[in-house]
This record gives sequence, structure tokens and C-alpha cells, in this order.
Amino acid sequence: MNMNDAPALTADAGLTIAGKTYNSRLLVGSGKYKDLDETRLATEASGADIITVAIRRVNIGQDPNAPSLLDAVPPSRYTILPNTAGCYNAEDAVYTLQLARELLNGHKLVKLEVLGDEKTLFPNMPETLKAAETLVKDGFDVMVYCSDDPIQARMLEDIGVVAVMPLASLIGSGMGILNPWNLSLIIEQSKIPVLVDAGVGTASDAAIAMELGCDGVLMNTAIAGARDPLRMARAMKLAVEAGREAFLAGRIPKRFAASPSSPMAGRVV
Ligand SMILES: CC(=O)[C@@H](O)[C@H](O)COP(=O)(O)O
Repeated sequence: MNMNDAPALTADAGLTIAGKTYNSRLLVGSGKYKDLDETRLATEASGADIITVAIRRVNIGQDPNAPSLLDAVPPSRYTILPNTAGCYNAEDAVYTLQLARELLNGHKLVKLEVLGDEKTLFPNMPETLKAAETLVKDGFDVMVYCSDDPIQARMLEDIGVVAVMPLASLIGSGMGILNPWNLSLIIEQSKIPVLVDAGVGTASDAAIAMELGCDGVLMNTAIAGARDPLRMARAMKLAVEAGREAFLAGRIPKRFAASPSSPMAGRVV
């Protein structure tokens, strides 16, 4: 076969959430950057289409006299994903997202996170489930930061959320994926997108999440806290793409036995 006859690889169809398809499977946070310029440049370098914003911490128009994040990452170019970072109960989380909907002209796609305590920032699942139920009934499209427990993930799916986002490890810890087996159980059972959220430390963590079959990865600290955030943003973009390609290609099974790279059949001498 001539090289020019090589079959074209089918492009990845993209990440579909709540009926909308995004080219990039990498979602990024907007916190922890040195300034808005660095936020803008790193977000661009990541290739992300969706950027999440902590409504309680970041100015997106609440204070008209302060610089707005939306000048750096304009909603004309990015999908802004308001989140409830800093909320420790369902009531605060619901109120925060209702406020976000006002500020963003009826925007429906949101990220719910209800935290358990300040030490672990682990999700409080009973409060998360309660808030998810209220928000879904109120017409929101809810993506949910959750524990890597397949039963809780299924309960969220039954409530009608549009994506589950189990943590890889503690927020900001950079510890990577601590329980790939639990993630696999969630991926296997879910009919909605599964995105790893929190704990990614470097590019290989993102690639592993995608190789496991995650639909996407959300991260903040690994990029914003890197020595060179722009370069790390690019590394994460490439890692997510490489991991997805490897997942689609299908890895060889691991086996504890050698197998020669050059077959012996038909050997010349
Ligand atoms: C749930 C949550 O808050 C995460 O989305 C966080 O923003 C990202 O976690 P990392 O900073 O560990 O990537």
C-alpha cells in the first residue's frame, strides 16, 4: 500500500454535555493564577472550551469597579461553568448557582460542588445529592463533583444530572488518580459523561484518566501552580488528546510473559 493510500483516522467526535458538543475534553479552572493575563494565556494554551469559575470568589460582574474575569475569558469564546466552590451545604450551593444564573443571563450549565470540610475538601455526598435534586428540578444542567463511589454516582445519574465528576484525589493535592478501579466501575455503568475532577498533578495523570475511558478531565492547580503554567497547559492539552486516542485505539492486554517483536514464522535463516 502506498503511503498516500493510508486510511484517514476518524477524528474524535468531541465531548457532548447536555446536548452541546465541545472539541476539547480538557476543562480548566480559573483560580490560583498570578493575574488575569496569565489566566487568559494559560486558558488559551490549554485549548479548553469550558472554563469553570468560582462564583463566590471571582468577580464576573458582581463588582462593576473591579476587573472582571470575563474580560480575560470572554463568554463569546468560552463556555463559562459557574461552580459552587466554598459551599458546605446544599442551601448555599443552590443559592450560589441561582445567583450565577442571574449574572450570566439565564445560563443553565453549572458545576455543583458541596464540600465536607476544610481539611479534605472532600464532597459531602448527602448535601450534594440534595442540592442536585433541587437544581435539576429548577431546570439547571448540573455537572457534579463527587466521590469516586459508584453507588453515589449512580444516584446522581438517577436524579438527572448531566455529568458526574469523581475526584482523582484531594483538590489541589496533585496526587493523581488514587483509585483507578473505582473510576472504571463508574465509567462502565454511566450513560452520562464521566470527568475526573481534582487531584491531577501532571500530564500523565490526565492521560491515564482518558485511557481509563473518562470522557474528560477538569483541573486547575496542576496548570496554575506549575513553574510554567502556559507550558503545562499545553502539556495537559496534549495528554488529554493522547489519552483519548489511546483509549479509542485499545491498549494491549497486560500479561506477565514475553512475546518477541519479530515473529519467527517465515524466517529466512
Ligand atoms: C472540585 C474542585 O473544586 C475542583 O474542580 C478544583 O477546582 C480542581 O481541582 P485541582 O485544583 O486539584 O485540579
